[in-house]
Amino acid sequence: MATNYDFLFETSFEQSNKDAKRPHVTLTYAQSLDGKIAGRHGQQLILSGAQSMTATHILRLRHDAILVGIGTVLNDDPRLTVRLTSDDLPKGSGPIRHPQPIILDSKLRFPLTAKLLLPTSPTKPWIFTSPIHSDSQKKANLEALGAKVFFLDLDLSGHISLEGLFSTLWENNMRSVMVEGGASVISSFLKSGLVDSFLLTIAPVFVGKDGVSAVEDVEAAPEFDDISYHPLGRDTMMVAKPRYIARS
Ligand SMILES: NC(=O)C1=CN([C@@H]2O[C@H](COP(=O)(O)OP(=O)(O)OC[C@H]3O[C@@H](n4cnc5c(N)ncnc54)[C@H](O)[C@@H]3O)[C@@H](O)[C@H]2O)C=CC1
Ligand SMILES: Nc1nc(O)c(N)c(N[C@@H]2O[C@H](COP(=O)(O)O)[C@@H](O)[C@H]2O)n1
Repeated sequence: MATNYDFLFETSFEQSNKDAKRPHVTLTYAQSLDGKIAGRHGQQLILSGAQSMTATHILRLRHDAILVGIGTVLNDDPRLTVRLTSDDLPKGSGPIRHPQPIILDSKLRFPLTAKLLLPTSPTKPWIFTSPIHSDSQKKANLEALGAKVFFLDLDLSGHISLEGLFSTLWENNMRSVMVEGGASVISSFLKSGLVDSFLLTIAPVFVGKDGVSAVEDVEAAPEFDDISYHPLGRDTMMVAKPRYIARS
């Protein structure tokens, strides 16, 4: 039976609150049955099977921007492009457009040798860093390779402020952002109250206690509404809308 990806084209990834002046935020990642997103010492794992990987690429296609933390860049050296065939898309779909890669990099550690900076990379990254740790030579070297470096304030935990990030993305015409990870970024977004859509790939494997947990601290995590589950080969994708409970 052919895999049905219609739910990914039928889901809206637009900001419903037009006064919000921030992009629609989709949080999506792949985890094992024991809640791990990577192996020992962060070893990159291919948890998604072929069908759920296609689903991830459809999600990339449907968003203006794709965001990961610098930990993921250093560990995985990702491309963050859309890799689909015309068979994966509804008839009459236009040409493939790649999302704008966004990297949260508080200390400007982004490697000059990253795949995202290769001449073959279709969309060069926007790197968000802090003026406190700015190194003007590193910034110049990154920009010479096509990256754009933005300076933003840090929040109380020493991370890039997500509110500041969203204003800058909005001002630069980014109306939807897909957050892929890794662990620290997933936790920050879950805690932030700023996630509009949550799409989780669950792969039928156990990684074990040495793996990297998707979420360490669930204290500030949301509950969920509008939940649906979609079989994708051997995997399942959960789709839901986070609901944040007011805490005193
Ligand atoms: N299975 C999956 O779907 C995915 C798995 N991964 C895995 O995740 C691991 C990487 O995760 P982490 O080491 O936690 O790195 P990460 O990718 O979450 O980056 C964390 C770093 O981002 C920077 N940062 C700046 N602002 C931040 C903010 N507001 N919130 C959080 N971080 C901010 C900080 O320097 C922080 O150290 C790798 O092992 C990778 O393979 C990554 C993406 C998806
Ligand atoms: N959907 C999904 N399933 C997995 O099993 C994964 N390991 C990931 N990882 C994410 O994809 C990035 C690699 O992207 P490219 O193939 O290089 O474009 C990786 O860095 C994680 O963000 N995702």
